[in-house]
Amino acid sequence: MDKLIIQGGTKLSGEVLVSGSKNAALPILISTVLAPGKNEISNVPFLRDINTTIKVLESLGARVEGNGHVVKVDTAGINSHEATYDLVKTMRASVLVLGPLLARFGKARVSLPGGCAIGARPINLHLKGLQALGAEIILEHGYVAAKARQLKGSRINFDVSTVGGTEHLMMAAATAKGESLLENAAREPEIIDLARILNRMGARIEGAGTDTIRIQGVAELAPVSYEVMPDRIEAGTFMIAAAITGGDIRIKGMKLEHLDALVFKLQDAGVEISSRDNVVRVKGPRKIRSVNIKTRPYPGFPTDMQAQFMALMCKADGASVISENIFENRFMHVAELLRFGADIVIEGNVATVKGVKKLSGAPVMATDLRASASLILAGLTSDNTTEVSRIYHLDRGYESIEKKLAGLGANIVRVQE
Ligand SMILES: CC(=O)N[C@H]1[C@@H](OP(=O)(O)OP(=O)(O)OC[C@H]2O[C@@H](n3ccc(=O)[nH]c3=O)[C@H](O)[C@@H]2O)O[C@H](CO)[C@@H](O)[C@@H]1O
Ligand SMILES: C=C(OP(=O)(O)O)C(=O)O
Repeated sequence: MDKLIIQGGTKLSGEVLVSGSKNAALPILISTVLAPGKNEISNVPFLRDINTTIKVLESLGARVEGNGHVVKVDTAGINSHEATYDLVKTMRASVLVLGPLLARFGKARVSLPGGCAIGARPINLHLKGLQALGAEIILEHGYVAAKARQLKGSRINFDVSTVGGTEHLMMAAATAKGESLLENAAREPEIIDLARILNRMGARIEGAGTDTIRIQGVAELAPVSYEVMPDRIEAGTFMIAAAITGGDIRIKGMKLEHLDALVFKLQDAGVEISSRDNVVRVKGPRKIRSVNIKTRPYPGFPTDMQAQFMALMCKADGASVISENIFENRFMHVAELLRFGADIVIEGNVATVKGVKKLSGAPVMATDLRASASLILAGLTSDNTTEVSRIYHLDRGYESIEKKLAGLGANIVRVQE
């Protein structure tokens, strides 16, 4: 197993390029199931989760050719309607194949994803939505078996804002008969990206990015070429890397408008952010001011940036209150941040972080994807050496993060344990 060794203390400088979005690429690759034939998806990040998605598609009978960041998926020959536990357990987004398989073949059998480190993460709203579209759903032996001769448009009102649920239902409704209305839909930019590729395939989806999405079902979708949007969470992580090291970096290929909530909070903390010709410059302050955050569905502060922001607040002047409102168990980085000498107290879903003058490098263990990023950030600003183990979590969602950080001057290497 690999681990990362970080010698902290370098102010980051220089330029870094953001990769394609993991959270957009996963449903986009899965959406090709709906469009039989040769699809070409570009700006796909090199990640373990992408490999898992490719394996899921291949296991269904699709032919996938990866050429750098361009992935060609020929879905004409799909002949299996089942995604097994082995594949779904390693990446919960693979459960999104259920709707497209059902829509195209009238049947599907997909493993339930189960709980994961950051929370229980049920898919009840996905299933309720599919039932509203006319699917018959049975849960058996840890699998969801679904069938429907023809999905029918329906009005679906989500109890809570769900990104995966909205994406799943948007795909399933694209070829349902008649009109569907998704109310209290999630508004994340990745949902707009998915709607865009579906529309390019011939779907008729309006309102993605708002809380009401209207879908006029069409008879069939056709294969396309499509470029995935940039990864806003990777970009946000680099912004915090600049801030926490008091560095001055330029980030290329990101969309600053996807990160408004983070940008406002970073500016409150004293970070200077400017944008010119699609390059975002981020300059860390000499003294970081403490800021409170509450995670919320988009356009609120993203839960996927909470751990990284907490690392920043560990070095702030004053106390910061961080409320996690999306996932019930997304404070696992706290125990590890304490090992750097951070001062954090958790009460329920609220963490109070009192900034300390310095963090001190330590051996730490990554517990989930964004937690791993927060430990790297803490390591970059700590005295001495930090060793981050279990970085396979990191490889799920950050493309070559140690190389990109080293390119900004960080002293970070990957070694085999
Ligand atoms: C691959 C991908 O895009 N992952 C993102 C997606 O995850 P994901 O789509 O799994 O997250 P959701 O938006 O669905 O979850 C939001 C909340 O709704 C709850 N819920 C969800 C579905 C459901 O059927 N029932 C239910 O109760 C969840 O437990 C959670 O409390 O959005 C999350 C929230 O922005 C991000 O952290 C993840 O990075
Ligand atoms: C939690 C995340 O991903 P996933 O939904 O794939 O677990 C994430 O991207 O931070």
